[in-house]
Amino acid sequence: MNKHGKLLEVQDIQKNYGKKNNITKALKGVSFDILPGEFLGIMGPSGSGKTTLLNCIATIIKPTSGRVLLNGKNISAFDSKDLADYRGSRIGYLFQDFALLDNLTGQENILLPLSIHGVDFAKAQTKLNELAGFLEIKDVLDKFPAQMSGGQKQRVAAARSLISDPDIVLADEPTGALDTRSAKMLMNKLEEIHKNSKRTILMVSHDPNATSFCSRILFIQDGVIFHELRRKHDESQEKFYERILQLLAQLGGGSANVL
Ligand SMILES: Nc1ncnc2c1ncn2[C@@H]1O[C@H](COP(=O)(O)OP(=O)(O)OP(=O)(O)O)[C@@H](O)[C@H]1O
Repeated sequence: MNKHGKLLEVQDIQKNYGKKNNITKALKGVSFDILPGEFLGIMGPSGSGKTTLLNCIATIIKPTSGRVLLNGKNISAFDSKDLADYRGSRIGYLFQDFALLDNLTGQENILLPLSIHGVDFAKAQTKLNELAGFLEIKDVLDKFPAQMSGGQKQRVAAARSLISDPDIVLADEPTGALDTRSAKMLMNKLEEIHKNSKRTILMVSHDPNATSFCSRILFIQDGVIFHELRRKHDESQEKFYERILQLLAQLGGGSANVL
């Protein structure tokens, strides 16, 4: 954490895709901070820039301009060693389509980030057992992804994103490919991880059901953040969900117009 107490600082990020005559301005100057232990949601309609933003933070793509700081350090200025550490241990990534390797078992998929970056395996095994118990995936650790349900796959992917004890988990529409029941279970687990382990999570989603589990939500449209909603202390997920729907109705005469 830096001296201002911020874990992540996104400063005036712009991202253009394409060239001269065919430029898409996906992000038009996005700025926000994340405090340690926050569960921040970013909501916006399809094409609003959510994945682009997450990918800039994950260093999957480079912003056209602007900076991202983690613990006060500019991630764009990292050398290759710092960058490998950042990608391998400081951030965990949870994708909509799970991104599990088909020919590896659940356990092998979860431990993969560690085998790439080198770790103490006794410690890793303890952590694996803890996560598998908590995420209710013990019985699929020896199965391959094709033998798992969607919900199980995503909870295996969640374990993989947490195994290296990252400073922040980045989640891109993690419930997008799940049925309602599995989506709710995953979100309950993420909320518990946030509350009990004080884990910082940044999740993008267009789904109010998913973002109602967050502690704060930023709303993005056409590459610009235009609104913020904070969950009140002790406000239930159900109440927060109602407030999100009310806001969406005020903003656009119904969620269909905004999201
Ligand atoms: N590689 C690319 N090349 C050109 N344009 C792109 C590229 N990736 C995204 N875009 C464009 O940038 C804009 C933002 O896309 P982005 O994927 O970030 O939106 P999103 O909010 O995540 O959408 P969705 O919810 O549909 O995933 C869109 O207009 C999209 O068409």
